[in-house]
Amino acid sequence: QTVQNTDTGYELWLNYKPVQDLPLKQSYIQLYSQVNLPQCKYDEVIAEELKGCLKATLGITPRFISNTRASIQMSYCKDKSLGMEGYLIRNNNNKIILQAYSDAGFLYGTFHLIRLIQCEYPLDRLNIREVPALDYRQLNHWDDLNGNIERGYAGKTLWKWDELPERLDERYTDYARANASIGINGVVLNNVNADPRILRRDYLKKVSALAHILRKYNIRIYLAANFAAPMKPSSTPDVMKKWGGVGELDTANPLDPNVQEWWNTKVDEIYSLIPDFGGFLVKANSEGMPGPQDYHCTHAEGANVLARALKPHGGIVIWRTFVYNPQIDKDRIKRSYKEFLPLDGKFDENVILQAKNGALDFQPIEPAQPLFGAMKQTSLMPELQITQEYIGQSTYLVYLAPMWKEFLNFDTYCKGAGSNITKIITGKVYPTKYRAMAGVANTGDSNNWTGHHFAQANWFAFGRLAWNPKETIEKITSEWIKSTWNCDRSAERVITQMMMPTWNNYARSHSPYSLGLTTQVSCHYRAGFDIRANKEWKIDNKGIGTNRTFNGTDYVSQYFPTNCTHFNDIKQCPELYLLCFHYVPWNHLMKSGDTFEKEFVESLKQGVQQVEENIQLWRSIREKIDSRRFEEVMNCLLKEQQDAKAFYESAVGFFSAYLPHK
Ligand SMILES: CO[C@H]1[C@H](O)[C@@H](O)[C@H](O)O[C@@H]1C(=O)O
Repeated sequence: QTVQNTDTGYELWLNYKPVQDLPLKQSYIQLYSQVNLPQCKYDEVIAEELKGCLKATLGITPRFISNTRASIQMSYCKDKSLGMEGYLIRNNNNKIILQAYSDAGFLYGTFHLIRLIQCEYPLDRLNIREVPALDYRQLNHWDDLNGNIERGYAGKTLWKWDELPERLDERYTDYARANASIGINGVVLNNVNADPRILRRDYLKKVSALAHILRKYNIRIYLAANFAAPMKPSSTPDVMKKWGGVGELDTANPLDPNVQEWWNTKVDEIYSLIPDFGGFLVKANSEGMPGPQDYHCTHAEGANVLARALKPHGGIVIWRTFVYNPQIDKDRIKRSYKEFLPLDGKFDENVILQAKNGALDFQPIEPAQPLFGAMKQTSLMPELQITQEYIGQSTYLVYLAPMWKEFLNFDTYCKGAGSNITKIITGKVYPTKYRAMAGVANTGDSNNWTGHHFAQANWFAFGRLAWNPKETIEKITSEWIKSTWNCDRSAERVITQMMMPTWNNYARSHSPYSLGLTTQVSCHYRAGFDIRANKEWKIDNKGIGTNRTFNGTDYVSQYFPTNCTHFNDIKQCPELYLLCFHYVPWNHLMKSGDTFEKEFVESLKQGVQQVEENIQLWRSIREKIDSRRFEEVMNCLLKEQQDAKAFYESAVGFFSAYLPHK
């Protein structure tokens, strides 16, 4: 029989449904029926969330009482090491004790209490201690003021600029709830290709209205700032042109006192409207955006002007390292490291640099950006991409958690073996003032938020990994599935089986062995081998790939010795990264004993095989999933199948001209 639709598709993982297991349900009812709330900043939203959850999952309305008889006791404790956001949960003689040192700990602890029910965990031996490993856990929205989302595949922006600040869409609160439930505590509202108008007073008032909602959930707002903002508005309103600002000056030169004054005044104005404003995110001198180099100044000189304006208010500057310039570096992958490493130590203390996980550009697979581990005196935070720009957008089911783990576990060897990215960003290798991570959001106004139901898992996993980069994928995945699909264990196993291999298979079929840039130039979706060949990588009848070794572009030398030696040697280079570092002869012998050609050809097939398997698997649990979501996912899978086939055919058509054995 088909499971009836009872939801709107809007709930995400906060999809509260009746607990099925009756003995467990009884135990939950006993333990969750009376709550002793602390008097804290978040007690209203905590009570609201608990009421909604407990009504739907257990059919009860909890009583909020302020004495020690309550079955859930929330109270402050003196354990300073819990910090601003950590919490403890214990079962003490059949009472649940939630303790925190600071207010936000209760908020996150409450979502944990809720997750225990959603995932049907037993409560008899609770002994939980959670402290986030990173303090700044942020979403970056590439949302334009006209409602479009750059590289967004889930509809238009969630921010209704035309209606703000008067009308507040109910989704703002749900967005905040979802983020709080996975630990996100900062959001950049607008695109890094920043329209300067976001800094105009009328927009700041709209931003302030959003901040009012988000702060109820411990989320701070940040804005992407256009470096040319202090300049006069231009007659050609092109955000990429340095002469279009919202100020009154003729320059944005960071050394000009008027420019510095402009930023100081603007920042004061922002804080008068948004007292807990987080700071600016800046894309400068990158892909046409204005920046300090327009005035022969360095990134540090530019960033520091903004940092000094923010400093008295406790705000920060997040400065992106995503720069490339084929005129200076023919191999664009090298630029970021060359431009930023010499500036290590030159940034003010409230500046964080933000680097994409890889040095090229959010490819399906890339070795880690070599700046990680190399920057020793500047906080460096990873920018991951939740939106699947090069990874099948909102059509393909690709679960990115395994890719992010690969990155987080990447050993830089900066201080010997074991200096992986997780240790670096959590300050375990060098002391770092800011421990932070950002993800480019995949949300939009589509009914299910992310375009594909399964893309919600990437948003969820990003938040959970930003909270704890060491959390196991198994746990994150299982908890997402249970709280999203409300399904039984056997369906959970099937869904896990669907999700887990998707990234690997996508990468193997769409960007085999880290070939990179294989899609068409503007859509980043359909196959573009013919356009990219012998521009982005080399191919001929003898082999394929980019020689980035000592006798090639020498990109390998940006890595610490052990990696450098390994990557430089075709025999030692991890096969996963082979084509990123080497021009590989088709007849090169792989670890398997097969030729590279044979493996490569096999690899290309993995995309179609994956989706065909997923269609079967999804069909097998039709009875376990509500019919609307079942159909919606099935439609995506069928579209994915079509597109994966087209991609494959295009690949085969292209490569057959070069492969020795056709
Ligand atoms: C926001 O612009 C994006 C651009 O759309 C994207 O194609 C490229 O990957 O990266 C840019 C960036 O990260 O700045």
